[in-house]
Amino acid sequence: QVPLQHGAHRIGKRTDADMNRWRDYGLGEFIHMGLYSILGGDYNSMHYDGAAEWIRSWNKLPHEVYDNLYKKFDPKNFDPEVWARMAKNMGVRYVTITTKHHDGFCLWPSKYTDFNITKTPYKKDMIGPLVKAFDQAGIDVYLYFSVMDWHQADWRYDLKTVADSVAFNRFKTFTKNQLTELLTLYPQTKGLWFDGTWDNSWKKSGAFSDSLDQYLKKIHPGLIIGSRLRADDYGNRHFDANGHLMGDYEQGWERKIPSDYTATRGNDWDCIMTIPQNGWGYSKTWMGHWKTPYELIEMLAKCVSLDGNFVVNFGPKGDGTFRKKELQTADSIGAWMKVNHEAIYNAGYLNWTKQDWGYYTRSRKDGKIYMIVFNVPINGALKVSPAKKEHIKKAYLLQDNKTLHVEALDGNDVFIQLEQKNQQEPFVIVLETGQGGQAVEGENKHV
Ligand SMILES: C[C@@H]1N[C@@H](C(=O)NCc2ccccc2)[C@H](O)[C@@H]1O
Repeated sequence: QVPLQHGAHRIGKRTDADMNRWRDYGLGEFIHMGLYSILGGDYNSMHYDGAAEWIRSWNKLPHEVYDNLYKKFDPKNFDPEVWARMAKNMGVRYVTITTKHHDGFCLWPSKYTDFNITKTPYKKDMIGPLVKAFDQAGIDVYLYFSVMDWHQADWRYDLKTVADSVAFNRFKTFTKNQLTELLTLYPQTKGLWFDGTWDNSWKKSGAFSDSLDQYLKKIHPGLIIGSRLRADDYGNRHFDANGHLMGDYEQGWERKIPSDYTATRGNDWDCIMTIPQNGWGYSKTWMGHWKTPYELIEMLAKCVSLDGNFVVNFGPKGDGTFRKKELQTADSIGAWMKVNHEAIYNAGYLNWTKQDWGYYTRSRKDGKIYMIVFNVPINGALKVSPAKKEHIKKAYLLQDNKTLHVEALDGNDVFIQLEQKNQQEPFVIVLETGQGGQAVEGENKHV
């Protein structure tokens, strides 16, 4: 064990009510809105093929052109109720909204920089109305905040000179002031989603990141902060020099999902995912593959089966509306969730052997076991190998309570026989288990 001042202060999961609520969300939504939403990935009829919210870093776009976009920022068709209703219909239980991305533009009336929404034609605060609308819809709100801030003269990528450190100390104070302002203005906020903390300047600020984390939790008890905020005494991020997670959940799964339970190291975690291959802010032309609702539902099932949450990102247009494809995606996921949410909400990992047909989840409320089926084998027989001493008593379809035939195999293995294979959608089978004797008789008992 390496002695650390600014490593993990807690080993293992947070188990308070706020974190238990976070753990049970299952499905979330991310929203990226900012000046980049105006350009939609294009400039001077050229398309930037990087992530649309990074267009300011494109050498074809002068910084001063980008930084003057605030003069055009006017989401005329923005309606927070519409955003909240869309999220509700999709079945998300938490939403993370960008307050300030790497470009430094603030969607709230910050008194620490003029580079904020009050200086735009739109003038009004967007964060307040969004927090209120989502809160009223019963959706928990988290605020995305980028530490890296390209607009601030005191931002530094690295600390090479004394002058760098003097400037960066001013920047740290600015950062702490803005975060205090956000938690004071929007007390309903359940957590902060930090980004832009991978540069050396921040890696060398482990002590500050530790004190900032503690300060924010002191002024806002219960606040949830992931592992992307802190660095330890040696600049390690997410996991300290002793391999312990620094943060309330692992926040490294950006556009990727753990391969298996071992890869989660038994921590809380969530995966944030773009619908296009990459790109979080609105992009007029989505390059490459556009994930279907089916693919997103499979990712959701996989995340929940590995004790994580799955968060789908949406990038509204500069006028404050969502593109049709995103609305349709939210709708399709919502329709599936309406029927199958029992297998997603308050559910998590089950230590049974993973089978090819899909994913198990187990309810943290009543221990009920769910099979989320994506791949039906040609013979329609779904193999289930329960853990030792667990026996399948009954199997039925969640959507219509139809009991399915269960055939006993060796030990406590069974086949669950599907009649017909005309499922077009992923579906859920509920398993009732018990200890002791096999409830279901094998057809061909071999004596
Ligand atoms: C949530 C996303 N994070 C921002 C980003 O810069 N990601 C690039 C990145 C991804 C993983 C490690 C370091 C940097 C993207 O612009 C989105 O805001």
